[in-house]
Order: sequence, then C-alpha cells, then structure tokens
Amino acid sequence: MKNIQFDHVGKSYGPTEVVKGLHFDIKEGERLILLGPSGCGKSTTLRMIAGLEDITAGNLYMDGKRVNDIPSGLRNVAMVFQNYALYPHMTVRQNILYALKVQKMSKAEMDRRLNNALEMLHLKEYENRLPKDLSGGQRQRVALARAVVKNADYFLLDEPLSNLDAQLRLSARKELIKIHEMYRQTMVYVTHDQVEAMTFGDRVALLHEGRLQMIDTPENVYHRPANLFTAKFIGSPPMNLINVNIQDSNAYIGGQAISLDLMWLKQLSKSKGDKVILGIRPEHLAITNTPGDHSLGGVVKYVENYGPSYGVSIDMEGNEIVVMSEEKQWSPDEKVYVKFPMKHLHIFDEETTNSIGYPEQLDREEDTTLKMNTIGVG
Ligand SMILES: Nc1ncnc2c1ncn2[C@@H]1O[C@H](COP(=O)(O)OP(=O)(O)OP(=O)(O)O)[C@@H](O)[C@H]1O
Repeated sequence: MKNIQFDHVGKSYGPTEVVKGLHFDIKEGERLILLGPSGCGKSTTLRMIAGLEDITAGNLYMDGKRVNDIPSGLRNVAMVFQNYALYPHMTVRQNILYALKVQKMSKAEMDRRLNNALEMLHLKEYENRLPKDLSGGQRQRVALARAVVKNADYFLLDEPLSNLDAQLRLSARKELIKIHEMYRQTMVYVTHDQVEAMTFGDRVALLHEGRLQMIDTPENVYHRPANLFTAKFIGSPPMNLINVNIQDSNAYIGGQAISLDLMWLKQLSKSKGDKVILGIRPEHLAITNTPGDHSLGGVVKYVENYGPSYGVSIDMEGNEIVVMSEEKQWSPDEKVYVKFPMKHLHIFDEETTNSIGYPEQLDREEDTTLKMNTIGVG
C-alpha cells in the first residue's frame, strides 16, 4: 500500500515546535491537500514526507515502513517546488531527463517517458529551449514533466501553481488532475488557496500553527467544520460567528432572541451550559424589510459587490453579520430583518472552540442526540 501514516509526527527547530503531533493517514492513490495560512507548517510537513527535513518527534510510515531515517533518494518520491528549481543551463529535454539519467535507465525507456511527458504537457515544441526562454507557465509544466517521468509512487507538490495567473492556474490544475488520473500516485499537494483545495482535493487536511484542525472531504470541511478555525478559514466571505446565550430554547443575541425549537438545542442548553457560538454562512441568511419567525433586526452598514451577488454587512446588536443577497436594493443605515433558517445553524463550544452541532442532523428528526465532530482535532 503506497499510503503515508503520520504517527504523532512533530518537527522542532531548536526550542521552537513548528509541527505538532500530526496523527493521520494519507490513502494510497488519493489527492490530499495540505491547506492552511502562511507559516502553519505545510511545507515542513511535505518536506518531512520527501525526506528533506528531519523528523524530530513521532514516526512516519510510507508503504508500511518506518521512514524516519530513510534518505530522500530511497523513498520513491517526486517533488515539484513552487520556484520550479529547473537547472538554468540545461534545455527542457535535459532538465526532464536528468533524474532518469541518475537512475541509469535504458535509453529506450527514457525516450518513451520523455515523449509521453512532452506530449501530455504540451512541451514538444520547447524541447530544446533553456528555462530563461520560457514563460512562467511553461517552466511550471517542465517542472511537472520532470516529476511525472520519474513514475514515483508519491507525488509531492509545494504550491506548484502559485506563480501562475488565474487562467493558467485553472488549466494547469486540469492538467494535473489528468496526470493524476492516469498514474494515480499518492499525491500530497500544499496550498494556502482554499479554492484550489476545494476543487482539487479528494480530502483536505487543514493546519493551523502546526496542528491538524480537520481532515475530511472538501464537502465536509465546508458543511461540517470541526471547529471555529475551520469554519472561519473555509468560505468567502467567511461563516458568520456570533456569541449567543442560550436560555430555555431561545438564543439571545444582545437583547433579541430567536426561538430554537429543536430538540437537540434544548438538550444542548441543559447539558452544555448556556454560552455558545452560533455559526451560519452568509449565503444561508436572507434579508427582508419585515419582521418574521426566526428573524432578528439590524441596520445595514455597507454593501459589497461580489459579482453575481452582493454582500450586505449588517450591524446586529454590535455583531457584524454578512448576508449574501441577489438584490442591490439595500442601503446604509436602513433597518432590516435577517432570517436565520434553523437547518443551517452550526453551534460551537465557546471554550474548546469545537463544533458541538451542525445542520445535517436536523433532517433526521428521530435522531435527537447531538452529532459530534470528532475528526482530527488536537
Ligand atoms: N530552518 C528553519 N528554522 C527555523 N524555523 C523555521 C525553519 N524553516 C521553517 N521555519 C518556521 O516553521 C514554520 C512553518 O514553516 P512552513 O514553511 O512549513 O510554513 P508554510 O505553512 O509552508 O508557510 P507558507 O505558506 O508561507 O510557505 C514557520 O513559522 C517558519 O518560520
């Protein structure tokens, strides 16, 4: 099994621990995205898999074998770096063949792999050029070709598309998906771009300050965030998060209350004390001019144009709430009402910041127990 297992893996530089207790598996053949803000430890984690960085705590297994002390060259990995790392004095062809020559492969096999890669990545006509005579996108494709020809079991990519403009990034991403579907290597892909992560990953592992926050499918990371960090990081504009007091079956936001006539929230108020954070995505809220059930009043602060819709920023009892609206009609200082649909509410524990309830269980009325998010926290 060409899988990768992190067993409480950590990395310290002197006294500074930059990766902390990573404990999860990457499955054979999957596209796993390491996502997180700058400095969270993504590259360090990838470099530990590649064997370019010592592991200072825990064990790392690849294909069932502990690799902590196995040098990079024996791990059967191909890596693509953000800055491409092409040899400037070598042509495209020489750059691509370099790794294979080191492996002492037969000429016929080298030519076969080279031609496949040149064709697949549309590089045939640039074969004899030096890197300085290529565009950023073309250089990036050469870096990919150089990794592809190695036919490695593990394909490790560190922000490989970040130097490309938006359009090129889109086509390069499609290319990468094609390559991956053809070879199905175990792929680990570092990015800080959530759109890239959501569109490209089979699963996403979100890191923050060296710790795993959640590892799951893009869909679950978006719809069932395991904690406040995940809820805030994924989604643009981000999820609204509001401190509320729960009393009986009402959630109080300042002086206003919405009735939470749901069995699981009643249970929550009994078992969890009364202070929680309520989360709801901007696209799940609706604005009206008139009060109604599950609606709270607020005042429009400003409206931002997001292209297909408008982000309306509303002051609600000192909380700033963003609501996506198809209409531009809302103007600053206008009094409005915001409807909170019960089926889209998330509840987070104020103290631990972990999710203690998310919307899906509302569809199953017979299930009155709280669904807990237990994945990958800590
Ligand atoms: N050689 C080093 N010595 C000391 N600290 C280091 C060293 N290399 C990295 N770090 C620190 O480790 C932390 C994690 O770095 P890393 O490059 O893994 O983050 P990242 O998530 O990939 O960030 P980015 O998206 O900005 O590349 C950072 O705080 C960084 O400053």
